[in-house]
Order: sequence, then structure tokens, then C-alpha cells
Amino acid sequence: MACFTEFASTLLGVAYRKPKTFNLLSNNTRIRKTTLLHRSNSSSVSKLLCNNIHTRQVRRFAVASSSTASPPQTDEDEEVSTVIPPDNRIPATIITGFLGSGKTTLLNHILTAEHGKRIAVIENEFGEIDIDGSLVAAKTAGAEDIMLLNNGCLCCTVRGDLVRMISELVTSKKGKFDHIVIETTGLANPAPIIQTFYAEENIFNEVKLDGVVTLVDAKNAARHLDEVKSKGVVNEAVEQIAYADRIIVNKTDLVGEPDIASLVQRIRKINTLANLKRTEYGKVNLDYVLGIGGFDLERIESAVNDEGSKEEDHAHDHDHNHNHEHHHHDHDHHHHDESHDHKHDHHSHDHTHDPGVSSVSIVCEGNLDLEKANMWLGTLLMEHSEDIYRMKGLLSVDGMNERFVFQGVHDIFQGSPERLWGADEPRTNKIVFIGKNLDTKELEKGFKACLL
Ligand SMILES: Nc1nc2c(ncn2[C@@H]2O[C@H](COP(=O)(O)OP(=O)(O)OP(=O)(O)O)[C@@H](O)[C@H]2O)c(=O)[nH]1
Repeated sequence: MACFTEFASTLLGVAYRKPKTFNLLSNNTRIRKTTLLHRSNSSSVSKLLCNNIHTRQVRRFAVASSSTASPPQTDEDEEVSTVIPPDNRIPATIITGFLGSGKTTLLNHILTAEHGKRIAVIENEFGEIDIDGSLVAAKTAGAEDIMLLNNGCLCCTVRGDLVRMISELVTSKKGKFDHIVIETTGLANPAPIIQTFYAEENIFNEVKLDGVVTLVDAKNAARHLDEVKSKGVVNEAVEQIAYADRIIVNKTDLVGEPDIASLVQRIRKINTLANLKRTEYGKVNLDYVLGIGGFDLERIESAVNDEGSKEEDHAHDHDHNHNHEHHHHDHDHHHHDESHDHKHDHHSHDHTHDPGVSSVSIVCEGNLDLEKANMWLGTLLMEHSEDIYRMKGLLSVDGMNERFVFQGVHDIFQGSPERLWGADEPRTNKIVFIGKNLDTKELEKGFKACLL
């Protein structure tokens, strides 16, 4: 717990201080059962991702010291394992999506479907006080609990309320529900909501973020994505797609195939990590939206491996996969840069179109030099964490027999050694960044410079 306090205070104080160097990985040969989560540290050398923390089959926060030296080995250290410990916290799913995209429709579908899960709902209806109208089905279906946040938007003013509500659920109703679903307002930016799950000790210890599900209105989304915002103002429609683990292109009954196809293409350029489905009235299999594991280190491999080829249950699956095959086989890196698709140069410079939100992937065989990788990734996070919305990766570090998996949201970084590399398995590094103004060439160059 002390560890978390340390983490939390670091977390609050870090934004304004920059370290000279930054250490992410430590090259100890002993790998322990541990899942680490760090936020950028103010010390001159800060480890985000290391394998020498004294953690014994528990999941907890940790902030590494300002020294690169390993702690003394104790008897405890004899127990060495590469297994990421089981996570029994209550999963929480965030449903987001632009105004009218079908969030409540999906929620009703979740609550009325047969899945045997007892679900607690937190609904953020900005300015509305009546949940009866929108969640009739939910109420009659017997959602375990429906809590309403209606005095502001979750992403702006009522995060404290969210924390209180989740705390209330886990203290007074623990054991009475299996899953929390949070429906945001249509104008919410998911980032602060996601960060709540990591920043609040009580929540982090009891509840794990399962995933972000983003509804996209097949008819109106393109217009929202195109919307020009004042400088510094985010385009929520773009942000909601960028942070998603699951994308549901809804209301497909209202538009023709060409429009849907071009929207899907557009979405893919923003977020190559998320799975995508097309639906009418939010009708998806429940396991598509519950039990996602979007922030689980255990699932990093499938996320980065399937990247760019994850449209499900659709006749165009084959074409889509085919189009993306070369990403994994023909090149050692690739990128998707939305900015190439937009011709908004004529906009006056005090307006921005958010064209820079895109995905960048690096896939490259070889072993990373530990020192260099630390420096590169650490500096990247310190300097660009605001622009890096999400990232996932699987690394091959020289001298480390285990694969190293990590995921991050802005300056929150979580990583762990995972299973051993197979004897004949190619030691391939894979990293996917989703973010704003990502400089593909710089990222590739920086990464490759870390290879031995
Ligand atoms: N034609 C059509 N209408 C849909 C579909 N999905 C939802 N709707 C309708 O679209 C309207 C908006 O749906 P909601 O589920 O309330 O959307 P929402 O995202 O919760 O809306 P806000 O909370 O206002 O942001 C409702 O009238 C739904 O019945 C669909 O696939 N096709």
C-alpha cells in the first residue's frame, strides 16, 4: 500500500518535472511474479518497467527508485516465475460513443441478454434526471444496480463522483454483482475516465478496467470526425475511437455498404488495435463487449498480432485481412497516418481538425539493447505522453529469456515479463502506438537505434 501512495504522489507531481534520463527495463536475470504499473517519475533515472520489485504473487503499483542498482537478493527471491498473477478484481467496461450512436441501446441489449452476469450500471446522462425512459429494459431486466451521474460530464467535472460511486459499489455491494458497465455521455473524452481506474487506489485495488467499447453511428460519424474544432479543443468522436478496445459501427441499416466501408477504413487509420463489428441496434454477442481484457498484459500478444485485421463477422473479413497481411510479413514496420487522408491545409491555423490521431506500428526482429531501450521509451513517454493515447507492445530484450509485454495510456505504463521465448520462436518486437501527431519515421528510427 505504501507503494501505491508513493506511486500516487509521484503521479500527481510528475507533470511538471522532467528527468534527464529514464529507465524502463532492468536487466536482472531473475524474473519475478509481478505486474508493475508506473507513471513517469521525477527522479533522474526512473524505471517504469523492471523485473526486480519485491512482489510475491500480488498485483500492485510500484515506483522504482532513482537507482538502477538491483535490490539485494533475499530468500524470497528464490521463487522465480514468469507467470503474470491472476487478477480477480471486478471488471468494468466503459461504453462510449458520440451523441445518439446507440450507447443506451447497447446497454439495454447487454442487460436483457442471457449471460448470467450480475451487472451494476453507472450512467452519466449529462443534464438528464430521468433514467426510466432510457433504461426501462434495464430496470425490468433487473440490472443489479443503476446509478446515475447527472451533474456533469464524467470526463470533466464528475470524476470524483465516479470514484465515489464505484467505491460505494465495492464496499456496500461487493459480491452482489460481477461486472460494472459505465455509460458515458456522448461528448465524453474517455482518457480521464480510463485514468481514474489507475489513479485511485481504492478503485485500482478492487476494480480492473476491462475495456472501452465505442459506438460509432454509421450514418453520422463521418461528419463528426470531419468537424473542425477550435485549437486545443479535442474532437470527441476521434478520441472515442482512438481509445477503444472494441468498436461497434452501429445503425448500419441507415446507410449503404460503400459508406460503411469508407467509415471502417477511416476508423482503422485512427485505431488499428481495436476489434470492429458492424451492427444494427447494438446487437452483438455479449462476449464481444464483456470480458475484453483490453488492458490485460496477458492479452497483449493477441492484440498486437491481430492488429489491423480485426473486423469480425462480416463478409468483407477476407478482403480486409488480405489487405493488411503485408504489415506482418513483408515489412518490418508500417504505419497508418490519418493525416494523409485529409485535405484541410486551407483551414486557418487557429483551427485544428485533429488529423494527427493515428496508429503507428513497429514490427521488427532482433534483440533490444536494454540501456538504449530504456532511454528511448522513457524519453518518449516523458516528452510525448500527452500525445500517446494508448500503446501496447511485446519486446525482445537482450539477455532476457522472457518476452516483455507492456501496455500504456498516456504516462501510465504497465509491464511484465511474460512467458519464455520458444526455442525456435523468432524474437520479434511488436509495438503499436495510438496517438496524436505521432511521427512515424522518428518512432521507427528511435526504436531501430535500440536494436543490437
Ligand atoms: N435505425 C436505427 N436506429 C437505432 C439503432 N441503434 C439505435 N437506434 C436508435 O437511435 C436512437 C439513439 O439511440 P441511443 O441508444 O439512445 O443512443 P445514445 O448513444 O445512448 O444517445 P445519447 O445518450 O443521446 O448520446 C434511439 O432512438 C435508438 O432507438 C440502429 O442500429 N438503427
